[in-house]
Amino acid sequence: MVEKAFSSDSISYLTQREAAEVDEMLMGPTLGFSIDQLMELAGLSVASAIAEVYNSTEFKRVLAICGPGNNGGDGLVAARHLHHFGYTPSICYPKRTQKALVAQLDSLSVPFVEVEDIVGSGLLNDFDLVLDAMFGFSFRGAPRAPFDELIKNVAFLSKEREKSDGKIPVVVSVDVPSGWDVEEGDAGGEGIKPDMLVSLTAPKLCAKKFKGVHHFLGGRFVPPAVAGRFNLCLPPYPGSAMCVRIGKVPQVDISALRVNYVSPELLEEDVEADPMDQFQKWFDDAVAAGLREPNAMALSTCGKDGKPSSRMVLLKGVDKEGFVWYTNYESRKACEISENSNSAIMFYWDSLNRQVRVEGTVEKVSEEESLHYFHSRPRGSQIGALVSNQSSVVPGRHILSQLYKELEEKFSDGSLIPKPKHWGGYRLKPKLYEFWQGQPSRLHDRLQYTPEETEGKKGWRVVRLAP
Ligand SMILES: NC(=O)C1=CN([C@@H]2O[C@H](COP(=O)(O)OP(=O)(O)OC[C@H]3O[C@@H](n4cnc5c(N)ncnc54)[C@H](OP(=O)(O)O)[C@@H]3O)[C@@H](O)[C@H]2O)[C@@H](O)CC1
Ligand SMILES: Cc1cc2nc3c(=O)[nH]c(=O)nc-3n(C[C@H](O)[C@H](O)[C@H](O)COP(=O)(O)O)c2cc1C
Ligand SMILES: Cc1ncc(COP(=O)(O)O)c(C=O)c1O
Ligand SMILES: [K+]
Repeated sequence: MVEKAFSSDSISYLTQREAAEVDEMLMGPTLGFSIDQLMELAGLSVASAIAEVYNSTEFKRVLAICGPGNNGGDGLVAARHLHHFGYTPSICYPKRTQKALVAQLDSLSVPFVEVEDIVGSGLLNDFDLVLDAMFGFSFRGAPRAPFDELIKNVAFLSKEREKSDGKIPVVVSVDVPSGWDVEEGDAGGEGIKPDMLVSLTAPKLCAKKFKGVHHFLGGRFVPPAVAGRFNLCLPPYPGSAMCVRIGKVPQVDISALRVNYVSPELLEEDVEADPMDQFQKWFDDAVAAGLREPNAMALSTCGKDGKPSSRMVLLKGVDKEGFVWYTNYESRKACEISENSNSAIMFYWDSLNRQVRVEGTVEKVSEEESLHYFHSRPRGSQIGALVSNQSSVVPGRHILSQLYKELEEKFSDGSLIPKPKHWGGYRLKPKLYEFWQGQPSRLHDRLQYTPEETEGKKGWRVVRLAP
């Protein structure tokens, strides 16, 4: 079920005093949280929120500037998790109170940099993301050295961003933008203007003045006793997430959405002679990369009217003969295939910057093959296939639900659900393959395979296509 959007107007905000009281209650005798526990979860939330918005390819070089208190501790923990997530963090930690966290980062060879190294252009040129973990809810008055300079330098980044289109590191603040009054916000208007704020436990009053694009909540450890006592109204965390977005989803300029692909080169001498072996290799990579549905592919068909149509289907088998998927033999795609067997399938493996195109002719698989696969499916999906006259018009969802219920009842004894005659598999026999690997500046690698016969021996010719 899709959860109702949480209205950002109903979120509660904490005063500085309440924030400290929440802290005391969490760590008091009844709940007994240790600061290490809370800090670990807070830091993990921050790292998760960053990973949700800023990917580790484009925003690899992270600088965590950590203050002397627990906000700084959150920054150190977040940096450690970011390291494990594939980022390359560096740390600026002028007052090193958290010895264990420092040792853990040392053990991962995460470098510590001096204040002098990052004031000035260092901050601008050497990093993609600056994590502001200098001060949290216990900050008061004017920042003392060396944090005064550090805050000025981070604030400078926001000013630069307003002026230029160039690559300026993004700024992510932990709990409270450092130097801001915890309740009033950026009083003088000259402070840090973070692009992202990760409020912990519950947002502090100053978060109302946050103007950046990404506001997240982290610290998924607030028990009902704390929420009740402080009247906390907070959005639910989805699934097993460590963070949740608060406030509006940012409006994006679609025309400006682009990723600069960075990948290992795909060279003629590195690919398999048989494109099916190459496909298998890339498919294994897609599985290893943890993609959710590496077998999802776009299938394009074109009937005799010459008007192509596309839809996603799931690859359910692949061998020397071709690519197999299952569907309804009376669907639109089936009609088009019956009129014209020339079809194309396409895989896009987002996080690998890879696309595979395959073109060929389509045939039905044997009835035995379809039967065998049909009965391997969950019983619910088998009933689903009986219910759905795929691609026909249905007066309303209730019709499907009603029929499903009836059939569920009918087969509740566990008896065999007969495969409908009109349900089965197709196999695309490839005549052309193209393997595409995204590269910087749109100079991608494209290797195309077409069949060729040399001295009576069947093989494949590989050519490189211009990107
Ligand atoms: N549920 C929770 O509550 C959780 C809270 N968590 C995190 O803890 C954060 C709060 O941590 P915190 O209380 O240690 O305070 P924090 O803001 O890091 O700074 C204190 C240090 O700053 C110093 N300092 C102060 N003013 C200064 C100034 N003007 N100029 C210079 N220095 C100044 C001050 O020095 P002092 O004044 O004491 O000499 C002290 O050393 C909170 O925001 C969240 O991130 C999570 O980890 C877990 C769950
Ligand atoms: C990820 C994904 C996988 C799908 N897999 C299949 C599939 O394997 N078989 C199928 O019949 N429909 C599948 N569908 C539904 C089809 O995209 C499509 O809606 C349906 O087959 C009807 O298409 P048609 O009217 O062009 O025949 C899938 C949809 C998605 C989004
Ligand atoms: C209508 C339909 N049929 C068949 C499939 C194939 O998947 P499976 O056989 O795993 O149920 C899908 C997958 O989304 C589908 O939506
Ligand atoms: K901060």
